[in-house]
Amino acid sequence: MSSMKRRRGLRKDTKPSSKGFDPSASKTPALSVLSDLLRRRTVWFALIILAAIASAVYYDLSVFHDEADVRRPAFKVVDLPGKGKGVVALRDIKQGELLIREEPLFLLPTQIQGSPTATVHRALSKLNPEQLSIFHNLSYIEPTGGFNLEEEHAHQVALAIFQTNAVSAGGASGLFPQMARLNHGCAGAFTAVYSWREREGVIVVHAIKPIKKGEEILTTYTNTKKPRAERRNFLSQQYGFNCTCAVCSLPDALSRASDKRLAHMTELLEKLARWGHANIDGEEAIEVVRKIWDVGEREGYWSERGRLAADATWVAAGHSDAVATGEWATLAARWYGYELGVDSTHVQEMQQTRDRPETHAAWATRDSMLVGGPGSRL
Ligand SMILES: C[S@@+](CC[C@H](N)C(=O)[O-])C[C@H]1O[C@@H](n2cnc3c(N)ncnc32)[C@H](O)[C@@H]1O
Repeated sequence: MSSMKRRRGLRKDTKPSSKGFDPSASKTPALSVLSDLLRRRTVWFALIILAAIASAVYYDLSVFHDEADVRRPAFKVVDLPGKGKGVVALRDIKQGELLIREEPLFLLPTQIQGSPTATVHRALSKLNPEQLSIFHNLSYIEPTGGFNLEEEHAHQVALAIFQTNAVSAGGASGLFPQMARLNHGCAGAFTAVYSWREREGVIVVHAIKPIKKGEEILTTYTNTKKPRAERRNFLSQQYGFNCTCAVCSLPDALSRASDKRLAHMTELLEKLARWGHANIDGEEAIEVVRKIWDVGEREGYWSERGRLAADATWVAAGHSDAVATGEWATLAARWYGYELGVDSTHVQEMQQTRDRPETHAAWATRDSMLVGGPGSRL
């Protein structure tokens, strides 16, 4: 109590007088030393240097901050109305960012010989209790027609879990519990793509578009270049849900326009394949690639651009157009980097072609021709 009184008294004493505030009158010895220093040019010079160092350190820290951002968890698994669980971004995610890298709980051959329930049961018998609990926590849809009353129910549920969640992993099907929580989106609605790395024995999932904090991260379960009705039918039969993603929820007229663009992309891809049989020439093939890119842009369909640019690289190399080969390979490396990872073999191959176009496997397999590069637009 008494010390509070003392502080109040002190504040009163240092208040400016009603005659006006004289800064020098209230200056402490330390402040007067400082004001003397500020009058010297060398001190100003030192201050400018210090400010430059501080801004460099700030810049450096902001770079670290970006890296630290990438190290912060990118997503969490949450309950989503009507979808069971799903994956939501905890922060802004950059295009090309690695979201998941995981080994399978187990792999099974794509074509199972004998009883599928017994095969899944055998695979489960090799898991430890923690892995088993992870497996049994995954969602499943009951097969159409329900479970078979003659087989053990638990075994059928295990098979249903596998069928609902497994994805293709090279020549096999694998169960990857983290990525299994990703829900589906069609065409322009999915933002993440998974790819199997045979040599490493892992699946990697990359963000193919920038994803905003709070947004649900979606992958795709099917070839979403099919029309809405066909996509919905497939998803309902195989995965037991009625797709209401941003593309499937478009009003009818816009949905028809989207279906048209997707069908056009498929036609153009078929046309591009005709270059392989020499039914179209290099220049035309490159024009087709540009058109596919443009339609994809209008549809928001950014997946497979690495492969598309790699196809154009193949055409340009076939016709010995070194400049175009290098440019398409650069573009392919960039988009493969987003979709498959900058450390993927696809990126490495395209970087090698970019640096030495004549090493490409298709080099000079066709007549020489200037086919043209991607230009600044792509
Ligand atoms: C691989 S799991 C995805 C994660 C799952 N939602 C969960 O709770 O674990 C596939 C199942 O998720 C649900 N699902 C996936 N995408 C969906 C979507 N767009 N709308 C509604 N349900 C969806 C379906 O039940 C589907 O069978």
